[in-house]
Amino acid sequence: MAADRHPATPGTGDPGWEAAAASEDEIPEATQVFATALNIPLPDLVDTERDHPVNDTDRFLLVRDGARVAGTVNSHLFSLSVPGGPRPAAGVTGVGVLPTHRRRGILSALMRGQLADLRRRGENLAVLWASEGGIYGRYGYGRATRQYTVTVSRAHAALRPDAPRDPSLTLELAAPADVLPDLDLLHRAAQAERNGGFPREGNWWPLRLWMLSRPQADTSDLRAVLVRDARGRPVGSALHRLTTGFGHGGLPTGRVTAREVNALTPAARTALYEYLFATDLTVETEIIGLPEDDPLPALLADPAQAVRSGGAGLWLRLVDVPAALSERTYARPLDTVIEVADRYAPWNAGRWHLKTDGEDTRVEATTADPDLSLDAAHLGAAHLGRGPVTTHVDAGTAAEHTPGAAARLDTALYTPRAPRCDTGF
Ligand SMILES: CC(=O)SCCNC(=O)CCNC(=O)[C@H](O)C(C)(C)COP(=O)(O)OP(=O)(O)OC[C@H]1O[C@@H](n2cnc3c(N)ncnc32)[C@H](O)[C@@H]1OP(=O)(O)O
Repeated sequence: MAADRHPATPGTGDPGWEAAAASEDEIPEATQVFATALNIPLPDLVDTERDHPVNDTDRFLLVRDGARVAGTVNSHLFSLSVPGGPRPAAGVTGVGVLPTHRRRGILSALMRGQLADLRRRGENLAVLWASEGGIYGRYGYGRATRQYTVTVSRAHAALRPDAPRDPSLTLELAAPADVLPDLDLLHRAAQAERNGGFPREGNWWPLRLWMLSRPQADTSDLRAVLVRDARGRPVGSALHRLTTGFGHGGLPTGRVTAREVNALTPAARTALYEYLFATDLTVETEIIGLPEDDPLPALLADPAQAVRSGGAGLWLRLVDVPAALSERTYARPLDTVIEVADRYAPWNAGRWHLKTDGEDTRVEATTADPDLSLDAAHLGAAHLGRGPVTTHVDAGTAAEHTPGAAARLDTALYTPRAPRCDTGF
C-alpha cells in the first residue's frame, strides 16, 4: 500500500523493503541482529534461545539489505486465555532493526509481512510486550492489560484484622526448581481465573526461572514460598528475591522483590502477603506485575499504603477482526455495526455487523451505517475487557455515531477480573 511506504533517509533512496521467511542457516545472524538492536551481549540471548522450547524457525521473518540481515521479527504460538476460553495467539518477539538501518521503514515492512503470515496460519490474535509503548499502536496493537508494581513499606504493612487467616496453613521455603509441579498447578489455576496469560508448557518454566534468577549485586537467589493446607496440598505460592543493604548508622535498607503471588483461597493470599511483608532486615516489599484489581489494597489496614507504579502491559492485536470477535464470548447481548480502520491488515478495514447473544456470535461484512468508527488498535486494547472504547471516543480518536454505542460495546466486552500476563517473552 502506497500510504504505508515510509520515506527513506534523505539521499539513501527507498529500497522498498520486503519481509521474507528466514532460512535455518540465517537464524544465528538474525539472533545477532536482535542482540545488537537491543544493546545486549549475544550470550544473554543465546542462552535464552538455546533453552527455548518453541523457537520455531519457520516463524522468523527477516528484511535483508543485499546479503545481510537488517531487521528481524519472530513469534511463538501460545494458547492465550481470552473471554470464552484459550485461543491460539502469536506471541510476537525478536523485533530488531540494525542501528545503521533505522527509520527507513524496515519495522513497518516486518509488521506488515508478519500480519499476513499470521493470517495465513489462522492465528487470529497477536500479543507482545513492547520495549517502548510508542511503537506498536500504529501497527494496530492496543495495550490490553495494565500491570503494576506495588510497593508497601514494612512500617505500614499491617493487614486488616478481619483479613481471612487459617491457622492450619503452613509455609515452606524452597528453590523454585524443586517445587515446580506445585508452582505450575497454582499458575494454571491463576491463568483460569484471568484472561491475558498462557500456561507455561514445554520449557517456559525453566526459561522463566532462568530469567528471574540472573545474578544481581547484593541480591539473594530466587526463592519460592509455598502455602500448604492441613493435608499438605499447595494452595498458594510466590517467587521472591531479597536485596541486602545498610544505610546510615548501619540501619538495614533491604527490600523484598516478589512476583507471581498465586493463591487458591483468600486465606492463602493473606498468608503470602503477611510473609512477604515481614522479612527481617528489609524496609519494604515490592510486588511486580499485579493486575489493576489485585485484592492487596483491600487487605491492607490502610489501602493508601499500597503505592502503585508502572502500568505497562501486554499489547494485543486482532489479526483477523471478524474471526477474533467471533471466537470470544460477551458479557451482554450486542447488535452493532463497527467501522474499522486498519492500515497494516487491510483485510480488516471496513464495516462489520457484530451480533451476539453472549455465547454465539456472528460477525459479517456490511454496508449498513456504522454505530462506531475506530482503529484496529482500539479493538485490540478492548479485547480482554478492560480497555474501554469510550475512552477513545472521549479522546476524539474514535467516533460514536449512535449515542451510547461505545458504552454498549464496552459493557459487552467487559470481564469481571482485570486481565494479566505474567510471562515475558
Ligand atoms: C516485541 C519486541 O520484540 S519489543 C523489542 C523492540 N525492539 C527494540 O526496541 C530494539 C531497538 N529498536 C529497533 O530495533 C528499531 O528502532 C525499531 C524496531 C523499534 C524500529 O525499527 P525501524 O525500522 O527504525 O522502524 P520504521 O522505520 O519502520 O518506523 C516505523 C514507524 O515507527 C516509528 N518508530 C520507530 N521506532 C520508534 C520508537 N522507538 N518509538 C516510537 N516510534 C518509533 C517511526 O518513527 C515510524 O513512524 P511513522 O509510521 O509515523 O513514520
